[in-house]
Amino acid sequence: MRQKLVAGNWKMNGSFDLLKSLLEPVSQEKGLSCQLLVCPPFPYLAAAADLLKSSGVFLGAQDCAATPVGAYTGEVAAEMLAEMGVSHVILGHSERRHYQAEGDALVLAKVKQALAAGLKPVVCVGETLEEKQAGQTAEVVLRQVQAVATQLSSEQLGQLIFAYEPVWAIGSGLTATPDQAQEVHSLIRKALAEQDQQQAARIQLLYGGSVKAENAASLFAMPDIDGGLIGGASLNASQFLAIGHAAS
Ligand SMILES: O=C(CO)COP(=O)(O)O
Repeated sequence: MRQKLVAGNWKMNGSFDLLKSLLEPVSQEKGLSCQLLVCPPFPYLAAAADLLKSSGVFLGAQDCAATPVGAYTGEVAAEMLAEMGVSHVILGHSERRHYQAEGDALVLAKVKQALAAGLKPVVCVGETLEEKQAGQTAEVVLRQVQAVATQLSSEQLGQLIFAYEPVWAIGSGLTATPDQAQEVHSLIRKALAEQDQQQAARIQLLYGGSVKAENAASLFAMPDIDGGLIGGASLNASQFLAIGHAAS
């Protein structure tokens, strides 16, 4: 049985004030049966690790380097994140694929670094509006999934989490309907099962894109949707926790 996971991707938002006002109630919440994960920007990770200490809430980063430690100015190695108490790392988010021109090969290299450091990669996949309108959703999503999955051992595969985030639904207020999202999640799980049935049954598949307290329960009720990767609504403690309750 897969546990539900509600993950907050703060993107490039936050401050020490927000960190405190958000993580105090989140770390004290005792009534949730789902896993919680918060992914603030790099500068706040150390303080977040301190605030979340012994709370059971996981801490994630939003990216890591594709290479181990060394002469890579401005990069942050997966090993450094692990040493700070980070357990998860978001990789291949569509904003990085778009603004930083990250392609499948780079995402794979980062996934390998994350795995080597003992981090759980949250690999984001999803089609743009143009691709959706051209009927290419399945092709694009499965290409992005398989570019990573097929290059890993079965044991490594079992460490992954995938997040299906249709690009047209991110920050737009447009959410995929539960049926639309389930259809893509089911395609992803079937593709993973062709590679390794046991691991595919265990891998958490998150949905992301304008998830709010109001639409979360109907999305999370679908058989292959194991929680959400939340952007805007994760910046508000009561909304984030309400989404956690919808998953519990
Ligand atoms: O990109 C997202 C999470 O990674 C989704 O963002 P929103 O929830 O703001 O649409």
